[in-house]
Amino acid sequence: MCVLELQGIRGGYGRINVLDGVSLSVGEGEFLGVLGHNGMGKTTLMRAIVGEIALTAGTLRWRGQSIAGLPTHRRVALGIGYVPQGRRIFPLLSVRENLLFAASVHGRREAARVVDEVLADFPALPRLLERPGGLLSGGEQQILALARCLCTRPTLVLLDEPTEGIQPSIIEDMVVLLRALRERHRLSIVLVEQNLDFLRALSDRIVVLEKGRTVREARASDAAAMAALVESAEFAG
Ligand SMILES: Nc1ncnc2c1ncn2[C@@H]1O[C@H](COP(=O)(O)OP(=O)(O)OP(=O)(O)O)[C@@H](O)[C@H]1O
Repeated sequence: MCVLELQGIRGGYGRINVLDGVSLSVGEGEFLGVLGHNGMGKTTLMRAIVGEIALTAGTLRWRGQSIAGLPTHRRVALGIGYVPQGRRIFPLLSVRENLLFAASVHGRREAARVVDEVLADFPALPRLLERPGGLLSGGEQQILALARCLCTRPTLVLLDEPTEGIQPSIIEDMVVLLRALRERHRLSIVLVEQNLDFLRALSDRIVVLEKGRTVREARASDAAAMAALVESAEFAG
């Protein structure tokens, strides 16, 4: 069963069209990787799914129902979580306050309990709870952004280039963390990235986005198709 299904979506910024008929689906519990170089529309695709930009054509369905007309907060309430590129941490709020802000979607009483539950999955965070978000390292901010997203209790997580600006050893930790979170919470995940090794380490399936269209696709279980996709991606890069 598909949790998310996009068909022929188009959209962009004013007269600038970026998404040029993107179609893709995400299965229950699936980890979908979206590979694309700079400017191919990866962030725009994420923003269209969460409702930060409006579609000009196509359909967007969540568990079979159209969500194209819903505002972002309603999509979050349905279970769509978003970790944006650049992380968007509130720099002057403490780590705890960043988490409480997201968890407040469950009401003020519940928020503290949800934050405690989420922290159990992130051993790096408890010692940082009172530190302003802006003083964390890039890697710590990325972990915080992921934890903050989980505070809304999503069943689908959209991750936009989490490895950007992060050192290799932390990227390896991120692979381990994402695998564990996926397993523990039975998450569906869409990861958009330029880092092919990171995508391959995590994804059940990879689609390639070029100029606002999905142009190729391969399953991790199909070694020949994946090798062809990698070769074409490396050639293009
Ligand atoms: N707010 C905006 N207004 C106008 N054009 C924009 C805006 N944001 C992005 N664009 C343009 O849309 C196109 C796709 O951008 P997008 O950020 O979706 O690409 P991307 O694949 O995420 O790239 P990157 O890997 O560099 O983040 C680019 O040409 C970009 O310049």
